[in-house]
Amino acid sequence: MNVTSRLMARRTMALLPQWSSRIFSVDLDGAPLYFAIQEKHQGTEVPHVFRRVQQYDRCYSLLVCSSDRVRKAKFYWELKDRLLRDLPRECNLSPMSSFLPNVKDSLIKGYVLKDSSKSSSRTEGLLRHLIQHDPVLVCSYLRGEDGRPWTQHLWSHAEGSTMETSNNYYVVPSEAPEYHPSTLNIINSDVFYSFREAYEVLKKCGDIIPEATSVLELLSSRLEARRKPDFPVIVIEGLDATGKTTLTESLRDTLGATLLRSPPQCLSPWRARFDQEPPLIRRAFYALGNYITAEQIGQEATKTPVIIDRFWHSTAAYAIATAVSGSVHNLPEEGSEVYRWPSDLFQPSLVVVLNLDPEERKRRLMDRGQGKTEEEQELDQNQLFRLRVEEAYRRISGPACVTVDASPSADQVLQQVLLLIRGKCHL
Ligand SMILES: Nc1ncnc2c1ncn2[C@@H]1O[C@H](COP(=O)(O)OP(=O)(O)OP(=O)(O)O)[C@@H](O)[C@H]1O
Ligand SMILES: Nc1ccn([C@H]2C[C@H](O)[C@@H](COP(=O)(O)O)O2)c(=O)n1
Repeated sequence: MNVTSRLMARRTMALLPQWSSRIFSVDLDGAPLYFAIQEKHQGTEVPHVFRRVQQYDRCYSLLVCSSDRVRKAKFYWELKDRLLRDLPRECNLSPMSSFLPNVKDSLIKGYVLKDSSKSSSRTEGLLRHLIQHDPVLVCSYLRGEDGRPWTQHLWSHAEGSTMETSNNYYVVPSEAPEYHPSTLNIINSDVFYSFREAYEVLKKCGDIIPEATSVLELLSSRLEARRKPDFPVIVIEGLDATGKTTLTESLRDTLGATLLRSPPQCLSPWRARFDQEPPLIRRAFYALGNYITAEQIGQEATKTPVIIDRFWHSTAAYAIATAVSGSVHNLPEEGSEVYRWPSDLFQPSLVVVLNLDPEERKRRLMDRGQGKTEEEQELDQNQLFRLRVEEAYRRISGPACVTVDASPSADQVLQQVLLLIRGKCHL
C-alpha cells in the first residue's frame, strides 16, 4: 500500500475506533450472527454469516459513523429507504452493527448488502457516492480461494478518489458477547435519565426540525424547585387497550382527583411529527413530555389527588423494547442501570400496570375500532416486542410498578386499584 492510500485508510479507520478489536454482528432472519477480523491469516473457518451469504456474488457492509449524534441518527434512519430505492432489485439488506464487546456506547449501526445483480457498477457507484458525501464507512468482502478465508476490504475516499485498501483483514468467527450489542447504547440514546440530556438532543435538532424549537419554548420556565406533594400521585400504565383511559377517568370521578397525561396536551400539535423521527429524537421528545407533566403534577397535587395516564414507565419500557431485538433474554438484565428512574424526575406515590391477556386485548382493540400507531400495530403483530415491553415495565425501579389483572369488568378493576391506593396512599 502506498503512502497516500495508507493515509486514506488511517483517516477512514479513525471513524471507527479500535477497528481490529471490534465484533461485527449481522441480523439474518432476526437472529444475530457474529464475526471478527484479524490481520494475520490463521485457520480457515468461515463465520456462519458468510456461509449464509455465499450464494450472493458480492457482499458489502455500510456502517454509519459520525461524531454528530443527531446527524448519525437521522442518516441511519433514512439510509434503508434510500438503499432500497436506489439499489438494483437483486440486492438484499440485513441490519448489521459493530461494537466493542461489553463496552458502553461503542455500538455503530449499519447494513450488510448482498448483491447478485449482473454487474457491480450500479451498486458500487452508489456506495462510492455515499462515502464521498455521507458519514458512512464501506467495506467489501471477498470469498477466499484455495481454502483461504474471506477477507474484508475497507474503502477510503480522499481528494476525489475512492479506493479499497489492499492490506487484507481476514474474517473469522466470533463468540456471542455476554451482553446483546443493542443494549450497549441505550443510555442517553434511547432512554434519557435527566432533563438536561433530553433537552440537549432537542436543542441540537432546532436547525433541522423547526418544531423542536417550539417544544423547547414550552420548557423555558421549568425545573423549579420541587416540594413534596400534599396529595397522592398515582400513575396508570399498560399497553394500549388494557383499559387505562377507562380506569383513569373512573379514578378521577371516584377520588375527586385531577387527571393528567404524559405526553401532556400542550405537546399534542407536535407528537405526530416526532413520531416520524429516529429513536434518539423521538424518545427525547417523550422524555421532555414527562418533565412537563411533572410540573403540572407539582401544581395540581397541592389541591387534589392526581391520576396520570402513562408516565416514565411507558417512555423507558417502549424505548428499551424497541432498541433491543429478539427475545426477552436479550434485554439488559434485571437490576441494570438502564431501568433506573431519572434522579431529577418526580416520583409518584404508586404506579399500577394493567396486564391483559393478548387475545382479550386484541378483542378490545377490534371493538374500539380506532386507527393504530405503528408501535401499536407492532405490539399486535409481534409477540416478542409485546413480551419485551411487558418485561421492561416489570424491571423498572424507583418506583417499581404493581401489576393488576385488567381482565375483570371495568368496575372490578376499579375496585382492585382503589384497594391498592387506599393501602399505599392512605386515602
Ligand atoms: N375492564 C374492562 N372490560 C372490558 N372492556 C374494557 C375494560 N376496560 C376497558 N374496556 C374497553 O376496552 C377498550 C380499550 O379501553 P381503553 O381505551 O380504556 O384502553 P387504553 O389502555 O386507554 O388504550 P390506549 O392506550 O390505546 O388509549 C375500550 O373500548 C373500553 O371500553
Ligand atoms: N409517557 C409516554 C407516553 C407514551 N409514550 C410512547 C410509547 C408508545 O410508543 C406510545 C404509546 O402511547 P399511546 O399510543 O397509548 O398514546 O407513546 C412514551 O414514550 N412516553
